[in-house]
Amino acid sequence: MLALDRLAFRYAAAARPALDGISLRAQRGEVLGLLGPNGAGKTTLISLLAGLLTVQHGEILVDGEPLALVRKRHPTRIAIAPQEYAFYPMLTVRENLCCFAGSARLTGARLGDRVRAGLAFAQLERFADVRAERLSGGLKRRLNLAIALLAEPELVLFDEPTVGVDPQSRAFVLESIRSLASQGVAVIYASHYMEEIEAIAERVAILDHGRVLRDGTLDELLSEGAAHLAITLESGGVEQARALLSRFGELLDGDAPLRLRLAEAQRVAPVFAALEAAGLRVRHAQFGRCDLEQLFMSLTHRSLREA
Ligand SMILES: Nc1ncnc2c1ncn2[C@@H]1O[C@H](COP(=O)(O)OP(=O)(O)OP(=O)(O)O)[C@@H](O)[C@H]1O
Repeated sequence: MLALDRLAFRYAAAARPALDGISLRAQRGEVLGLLGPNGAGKTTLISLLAGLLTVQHGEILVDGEPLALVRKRHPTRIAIAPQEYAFYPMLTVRENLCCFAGSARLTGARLGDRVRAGLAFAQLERFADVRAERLSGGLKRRLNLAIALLAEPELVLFDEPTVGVDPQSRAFVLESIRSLASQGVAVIYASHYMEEIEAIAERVAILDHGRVLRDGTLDELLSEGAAHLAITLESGGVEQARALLSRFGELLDGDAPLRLRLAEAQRVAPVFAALEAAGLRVRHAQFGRCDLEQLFMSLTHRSLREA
């Protein structure tokens, strides 16, 4: 449905581009997760898709047509649930929904239907007559979500929608977004929480410094790092162990534990045999499929949280 080709963007007076040649695809019925640390370019990308920034280089196509044209013809086909709260604090939940439904050109019975559907979808019925400023962080997020969905968009953009949300509302927001995709909507979900991306995205693009480091299905990305071994030694011998381990794959940064990405088809048993033969005793070892955090670390040598 959505195709981004060689998208680049530089803010005025910025030393380097915020986006630097992004090419990606998003499909209906699928959640595309944009995973990257702060400053990776997620908000810039979402803002370009939402029409809040103007494309400088490259192109964005929706079903083969330029995004600007699609937005002009059908302004409500693409919706955004932004990072910040996007409603009027002094208005009640229902008044906010009616107001935004009106600005999405909904009228009459359809407006009423969509406001009711929004309240139900976000489970906000009980709070319909509460002023938005009095809602908890989680309920405010749900209102953001309900507003974004009023005009039944085909593509919904989420930018860190769970920041400042309690765990229960977080689970609710994630579940709601997944259910949107299963109804056939295309979803783009930007976050620096790899747990969320792993929980809801079918496809993932890992972003850093305005570039896509990897993209693919979640399974493809996770299996990429399948052979990941972390070893803590009993005592000493770290330099000797580093030299030995590097024969079996790529050693990542850090000594405790020593982390090794095994070379393709390299089995793990010979690694332990070699350590034992060298008299190096292992206190703790962890081996298995890596998560997105480990994949990010192996690509950038930084942690998603610290980056
Ligand atoms: N208005 C702006 N003017 C200049 N530079 C900006 C502006 N907004 C963002 N940037 C820079 O562009 C780069 C990408 O920022 P962006 O906000 O898109 O990243 P992000 O992945 O969404 O991170 P965050 O979650 O912190 O918003 C960063 O280097 C940031 O400092």
